[in-house]
Amino acid sequence: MGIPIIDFTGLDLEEGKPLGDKEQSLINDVGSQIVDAFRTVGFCYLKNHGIPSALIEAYRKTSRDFFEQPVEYKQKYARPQDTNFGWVALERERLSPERPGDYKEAFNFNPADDNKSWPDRIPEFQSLSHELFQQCTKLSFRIFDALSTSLELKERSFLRDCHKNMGKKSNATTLRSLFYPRITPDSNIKSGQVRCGEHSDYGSITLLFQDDVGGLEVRGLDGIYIPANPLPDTVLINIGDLMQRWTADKLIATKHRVLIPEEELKKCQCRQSFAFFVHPDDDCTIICLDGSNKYEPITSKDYLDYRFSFTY
Ligand SMILES: O=C(O)CCC(=O)C(=O)O
Ligand SMILES: [Fe+2]
Repeated sequence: MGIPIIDFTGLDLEEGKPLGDKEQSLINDVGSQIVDAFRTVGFCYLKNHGIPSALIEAYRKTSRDFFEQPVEYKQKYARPQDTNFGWVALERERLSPERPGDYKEAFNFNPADDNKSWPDRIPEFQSLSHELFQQCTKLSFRIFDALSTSLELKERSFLRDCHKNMGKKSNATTLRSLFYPRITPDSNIKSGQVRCGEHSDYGSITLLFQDDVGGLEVRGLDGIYIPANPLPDTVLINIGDLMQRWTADKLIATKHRVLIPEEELKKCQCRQSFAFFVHPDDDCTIICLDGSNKYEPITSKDYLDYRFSFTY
């Protein structure tokens, strides 16, 4: 089964406003398409998602200007362990414990941690990061409204309300710009090393914006990885482990990865993507939504701390 493309046109329903019949049937329909995707392949593409492509392109270009700076410069903006702001060096993370460090760099951003200095050579980085964070927050809320509806939660705003502090100190949601350098003979790729090791995401949902280089693969139910090819003007969405736990395994946090390309032509291209990792508010208690108590209640913060302890 491939990854479905879901049209999000018309799904910008005002918070708290009672829905007319037409709106209700639209949100039911789109919500059930999303839930079907998350029960099976675990990923879907959203088109007509409303985030301006000019913003996405500007953020991509600006991030790239940063990543192309010398290592000594980027080092000045390295992310301290206890914040969600700054540069993550090549091979610093290993998303699959069986592999060497990922051949990637990243820059993390959470508006609540914006009290550090920004790279002075990259003038628009700060304002574009804020703007994209805000746009992704808005889209996430719209996705949550459709999900809450389709999962038949008490209120349409149920999931939205659990994420009300996105962008504030008490919520771990992060915008992350990823950069996968070109591979040359000097890269000294280690045995088993990849751009991004097999993993599932940690939080509730992830929005992923790819460039046109490709390379992302998603594990199907049969265990075979299939390409999640870049489609223009779409955003890929998937769920993380916390949402799988919350839904008592009704929705699946699918494993995915980015290998080193085999063709020489692809190897010499760098790749960029950005991920918006959405987490519930720190103090939100994750109790199985179906009342099954399949998993013990845990706060969002405790769950994330536990998951992160394996990555670094
Ligand atoms: O770069 C990509 O396409 C995927 C990145 C990813 O899955 C992650 O960072 O969690
Ligand atoms: Fe991921």
